[in-house]
Amino acid sequence: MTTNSELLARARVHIPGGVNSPVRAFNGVGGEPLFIERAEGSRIYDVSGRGYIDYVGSWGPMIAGHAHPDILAAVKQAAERGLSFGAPAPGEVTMAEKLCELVPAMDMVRMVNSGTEATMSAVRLARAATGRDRIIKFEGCYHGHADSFLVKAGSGALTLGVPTSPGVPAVLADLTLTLPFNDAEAVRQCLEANVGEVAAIIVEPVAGNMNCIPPAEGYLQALRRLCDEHGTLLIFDEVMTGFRVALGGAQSLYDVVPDLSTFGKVIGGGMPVGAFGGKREYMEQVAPTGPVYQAGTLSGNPVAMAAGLANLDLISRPGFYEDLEAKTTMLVDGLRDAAQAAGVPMAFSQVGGMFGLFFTEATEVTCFDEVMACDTERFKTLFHGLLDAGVYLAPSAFEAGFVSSAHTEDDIRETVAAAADVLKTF
Ligand SMILES: Cc1ncc(COP(=O)(O)O)c(C=O)c1O
Ligand SMILES: N[C@H](C=O)CCC(=O)O
Repeated sequence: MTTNSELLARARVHIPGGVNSPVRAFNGVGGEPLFIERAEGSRIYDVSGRGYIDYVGSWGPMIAGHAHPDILAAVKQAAERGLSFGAPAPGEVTMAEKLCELVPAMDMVRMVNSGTEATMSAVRLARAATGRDRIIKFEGCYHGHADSFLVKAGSGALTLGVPTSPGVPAVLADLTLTLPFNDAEAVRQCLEANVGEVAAIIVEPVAGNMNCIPPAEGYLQALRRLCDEHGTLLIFDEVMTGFRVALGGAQSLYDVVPDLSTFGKVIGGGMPVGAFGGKREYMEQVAPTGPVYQAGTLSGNPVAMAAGLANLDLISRPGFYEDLEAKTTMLVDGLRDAAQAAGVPMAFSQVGGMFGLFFTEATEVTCFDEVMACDTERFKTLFHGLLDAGVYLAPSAFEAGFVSSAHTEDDIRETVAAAADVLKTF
């Protein structure tokens, strides 16, 4: 049998860092990344066959658990009809209809292959529609790895300590104005200092790439108001929050209508998928109806559409989100009690099936500076203690956690008991 260490050594020869996405490398926590051989329900299994209760869920898509039989059946059926046609196919139409039904802010949608493609394309469209070049994003928010977004970015960029990446041309980075999350006054001042120049504000409505930070009360509404006042488009990047925090995404939960929305993760059911959409007046500017170029060899892939549609069916069932939220609450409450019992100061956050845990004396964490003030050494100890006990958290203090409908109450009790054991040693 090939061991984890052998695989890692081989991987490092031909893959930078041995991984195909940096945050997987365990740089944020130390130690060797686990090579996963299979996954089922709430668990992933490493190459030695050891199982772990998984709170990463492939970074969000596996909201109904791993290897769900309905999704597998849909994928198998679609694959048997052909893997890719490079021509329109019925599944894309059903997907577009379903997304526009679930997200009333979207009249039209374009399928792409990743969240990065979705956000990059949405910004291009916003720039074209407004005739302006600047965008506003928020510190610690991550919108994928397109050049305009790798300025004070979250997720793996933050874990690696390179929130602003080399290779991004300064002239482009200068067009990205970065402000603190949850501070509407900073946005007002910035828009007033750049009148007629800001094409779009792009925001993760719940920040999930610097741990998990919900929007302050009224914050998203204030962004909407400010965008209207300044002729700036509001883009909700719902690649993570879309269908994770509610059916209809964060925009339905907080009742704010963005001009453009981006999706990924859950709408692909584990296959590589993204989407951007919005009002007809904007989306009709996308090629071929309009001049804003956007394309993709595999976009709308029939197997990916089948997986995504099967996932959307599962999450549309009555009671799905109530159950998901109840499980997430059970987990967060259990962890909070364990921290209190151990006398370890911690703060927690939760929105729908997303959660965050912070080692801090503060009662809540609301922005990037406060995240950076948290104790990452303590996170590392908790991470490795849990891993030893068979629980897999994201290998970074800057990522949100995800619960799936496949997690059982026993899984959660086991997780909380394991966390309590680790926290007692602090
Ligand atoms: C909010 C958000 N936007 C965009 C992306 C980019 O998506 P992808 O990794 O599929 O390119 C991610 C995740 O990586 C994300 O969490
Ligand atoms: N935080 C990222 C997505 O939401 C993590 C995925 C990755 O970069 O590999």
